[in-house]
Amino acid sequence: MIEFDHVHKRFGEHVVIDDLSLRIEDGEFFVLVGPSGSGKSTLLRTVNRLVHVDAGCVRVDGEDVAMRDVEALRRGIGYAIQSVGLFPHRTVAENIATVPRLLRWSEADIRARVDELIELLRLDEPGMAGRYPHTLSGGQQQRVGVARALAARPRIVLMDEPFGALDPLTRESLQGSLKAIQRDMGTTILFVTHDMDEAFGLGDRVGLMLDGGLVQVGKPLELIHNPADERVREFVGGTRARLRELAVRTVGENMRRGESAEGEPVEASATLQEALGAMLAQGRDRLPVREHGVAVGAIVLIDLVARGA
Ligand SMILES: Nc1ncnc2c1ncn2[C@@H]1O[C@H](COP(=O)(O)OP(=O)(O)OP(=O)(O)O)[C@@H](O)[C@H]1O
Repeated sequence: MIEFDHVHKRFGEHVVIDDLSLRIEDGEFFVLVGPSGSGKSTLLRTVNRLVHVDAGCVRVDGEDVAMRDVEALRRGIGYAIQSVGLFPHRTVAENIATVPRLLRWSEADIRARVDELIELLRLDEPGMAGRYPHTLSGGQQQRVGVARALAARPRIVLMDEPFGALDPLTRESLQGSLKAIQRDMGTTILFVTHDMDEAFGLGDRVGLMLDGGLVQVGKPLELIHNPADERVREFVGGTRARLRELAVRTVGENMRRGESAEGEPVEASATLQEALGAMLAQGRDRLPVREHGVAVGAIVLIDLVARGA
């Protein structure tokens, strides 16, 4: 659990975080979203004490981080940032193994964990473990950065635009991997982005930050349906909010169970946005839905259009 309790931070005269309180539960994927300069990174960095608060308190598992030994605190919290920060003279395997090595894991455990992460993050090109960062693509480097942050199975991971500067396809695939890993491991993730689609796609809850304060905290659909004020409505996307909603809702919860349809099936776990894409690609206004390999119903275009109207 991460708690921000009336946190204040200023740089000189500039108030960057203004009396902010927030509680992030164990196993939650929490996304801080907001425009550049709103204070997201600063807030995230108070958790691993890269930034010291001027007033208030940040607690991890109930303990004030200011009271913790800073090295031990950071070893227990994964941290991934956009610029990646891989060690250039260490191989992929050595980079990933950084924290397990500090924690004095056995060589066999380290090797097994590195192999596991290389597979989980789909870094499994031949010889990947022995390669150096400069021989990797930007997307591969970011995967290694994420693998390194997850290596010692930290219960808490801080991620600051870890998928920035990636092409949309790579980004989407990494988001999917991260969400699956987070669910499997029950990791608590605090993730910073200025991309609303990324925030809504990943977050169990999203906090919209403006000028050093949280304007609204809630589930993605709560921000779409009940924006706290005009600023939230505008940030969530006004008319584009409906499209965002399609990216958050799944086929399974919107299909007509038991009905049938012609065409290539879509998975019940797919988003409505993916279903819409499949309908457009196939030129059909209804498609069969499959779950665990079995046809379970149909998804119908008119239901998507009517939703939220
Ligand atoms: N070390 C520092 N010294 C002085 N000012 C700082 C420092 N770090 C951050 N700031 C200022 O604090 C404000 C908030 O910065 P922060 O990086 O937290 O915003 P952000 O919401 O994460 O933005 P971005 O999305 O651009 O990273 C900015 O005006 C920034 O210039």
